[in-house]
Amino acid sequence: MTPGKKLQGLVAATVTPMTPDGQINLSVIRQYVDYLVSEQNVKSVFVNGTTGEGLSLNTQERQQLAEEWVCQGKDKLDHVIIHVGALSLPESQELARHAAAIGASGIAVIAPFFFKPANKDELIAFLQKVASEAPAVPFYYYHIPPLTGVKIRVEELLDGIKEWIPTFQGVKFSDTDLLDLAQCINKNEREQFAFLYGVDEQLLSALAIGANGAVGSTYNYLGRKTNLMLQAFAKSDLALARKYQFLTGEFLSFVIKLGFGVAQTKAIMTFVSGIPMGPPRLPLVGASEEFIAKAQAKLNSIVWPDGD
Ligand SMILES: CC(=O)N[C@@H]([C@@H](O)[C@H](O)[C@H](O)CO)[C@@H](O)CC(=O)C(=O)O
Repeated sequence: MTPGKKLQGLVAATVTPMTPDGQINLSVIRQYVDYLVSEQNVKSVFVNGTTGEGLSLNTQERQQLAEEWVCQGKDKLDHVIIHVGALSLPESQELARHAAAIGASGIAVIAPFFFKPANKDELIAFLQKVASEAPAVPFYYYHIPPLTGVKIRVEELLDGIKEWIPTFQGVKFSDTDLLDLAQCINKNEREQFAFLYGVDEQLLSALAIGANGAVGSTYNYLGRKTNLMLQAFAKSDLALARKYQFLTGEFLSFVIKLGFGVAQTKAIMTFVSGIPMGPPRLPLVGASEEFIAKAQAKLNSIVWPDGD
């Protein structure tokens, strides 16, 4: 791992491998790390987030996963970011202390979403209490209003945030409100925050307004293709970048119509990588055989600009 290196480029929001009977399966994480690096050219991970079913795991499971990712990623990955958000503040603080102790590259926190913060001050108070438990670890706010229902604008949240959270480094922005993202980027140029976009099907639009990279589920299996999009964008070859975005969009729009979420991501990742990711945990239920067959056929039918 590379301490001090800015978080940018693609970050895979990892799934949590599980055994057929629903226990976390740490034994495949080494293979998972190797697969991301060698097959997808993805060298950063976001662990225990939405895709990782972090909020469906208990504290011990979250800590074991964090440890395994940090251990296996130590000499191979650039960043291992651990999501430590929870509904309970002490639980989130415990996870933050643990992430610091094991040497995670960063921590991220989602807004509590049962009793919700009513305004910016309440949200910052919660985030601050977690961040202060890991005073030497870069801190990221994880904004995902479609799932949390917490719609406090990030532009507002960032105003003066360093006074409260000196370790604040950036935002994982999983929302379609690109005006909010644009204002965040525009107003925080001096701060050098990282803005990582989390709606994979719209990443190119976020890059155009200055996002530094992305955290998402599809970079587990479309990381190599999306990296080619990032390269085309960096070379100002917008026509090529669009082709990649349109094709990932074509796949996602196809699977979204069939019903797409974490369970389906686990199934896709299993057939693409060959690593058994197992079932999701209830209340999520596994992808159907029909979904798997259709998704596999669709993915195989796509002709990418690099000829694959
Ligand atoms: C709602 C949701 O799960 N969003 C995903 C996206 O990567 C999403 O799967 C993708 O854009 C396809 O819609 C990520 O933003 C979630 C994420 O990064 C995480 O697992 O923490």
